[in-house]
Amino acid sequence: MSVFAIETKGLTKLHSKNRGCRNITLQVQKGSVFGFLGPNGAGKSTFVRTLLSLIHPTEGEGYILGHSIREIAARNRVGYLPELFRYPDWLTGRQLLDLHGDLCNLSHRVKKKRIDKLIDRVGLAGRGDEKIKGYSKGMQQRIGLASALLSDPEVIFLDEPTSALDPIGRKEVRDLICELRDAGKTVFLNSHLLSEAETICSHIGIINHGKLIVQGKKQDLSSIHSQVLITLVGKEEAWWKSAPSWLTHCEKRQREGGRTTWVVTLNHLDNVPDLVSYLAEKGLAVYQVTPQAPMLEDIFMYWVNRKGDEKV
Ligand SMILES: Nc1ncnc2c1ncn2[C@@H]1O[C@H](COP(=O)(O)OP(=O)(O)OP(=O)(O)O)[C@@H](O)[C@H]1O
Repeated sequence: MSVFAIETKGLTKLHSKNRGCRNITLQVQKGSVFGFLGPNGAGKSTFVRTLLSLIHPTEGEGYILGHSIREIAARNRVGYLPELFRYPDWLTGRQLLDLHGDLCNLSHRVKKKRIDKLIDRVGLAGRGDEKIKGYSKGMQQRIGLASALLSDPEVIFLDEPTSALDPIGRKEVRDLICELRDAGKTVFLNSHLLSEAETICSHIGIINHGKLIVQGKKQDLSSIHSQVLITLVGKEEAWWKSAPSWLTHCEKRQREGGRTTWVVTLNHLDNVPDLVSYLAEKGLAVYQVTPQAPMLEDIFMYWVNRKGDEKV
């Protein structure tokens, strides 16, 4: 039996002009929260829709809970919240869930119990009997989330699940994802909101221009490079341009009272003395050098700006 909830081998879906996702080989462990991150248009939704057989692969294979995505069995224990959700707005929230419950073959008793619980859980208590027509965008996304969870799926695909939600709603969805994880479910989260993925994802895959650039445990991706925060005073014009290859990335953070703070990515923390000597040679006064654990945003920028298809 497969240890992976999701596995793909060279999965490719090309739309016109060769846009989409190509040659994606990844594994998602059961019980993990996998953040699939990438800029707009990177191919995240295309990948998920291909996995769910909403569109057909151009090439390659995919498996959900050990079943090929070409078989219906692959979709038996799956929940999905699409990015562009749109529900029949003449139904009430409860009627929509009722309909989905029937499509999932739930018994009347189980359906009623789950619907009551989910309406409450997604923050729609007291609004379930109103027509979707009168729901705000955020409320529609909430009812979509309830619908994705109705069949009590093992694997849940959430495509930008908080795009229409306010900060409170975002926190509620984060908590819900953690609950699902604690209940042993696998969550595949498509997102370009890195703060969302930062706190909840155990594993990360980064996609750009349709290609998977890197995948792995979040902490492994964090330790692949070493970042330091440096504060400098002096003539700074493009000081990094002639830096040796151990300096891989550099970004200005803030300027205050004649001092500028930069985030510098080094090959290794052993390069800190080299960095200080180099800055001194350039006539820059170093006021602070602080090694720091990179935020997900730094990891993301590092991989998206880097060339090659490495894996950790
Ligand atoms: N049905 C389609 N026909 C033609 N091109 C498409 C189609 N769907 C997506 N694309 C193109 O494929 C690329 C990937 O789109 P996709 O929606 O998968 O990206 P995404 O990473 O989910 O983006 P976002 O974060 O903006 O939602 C884009 O260039 C997009 O224009």
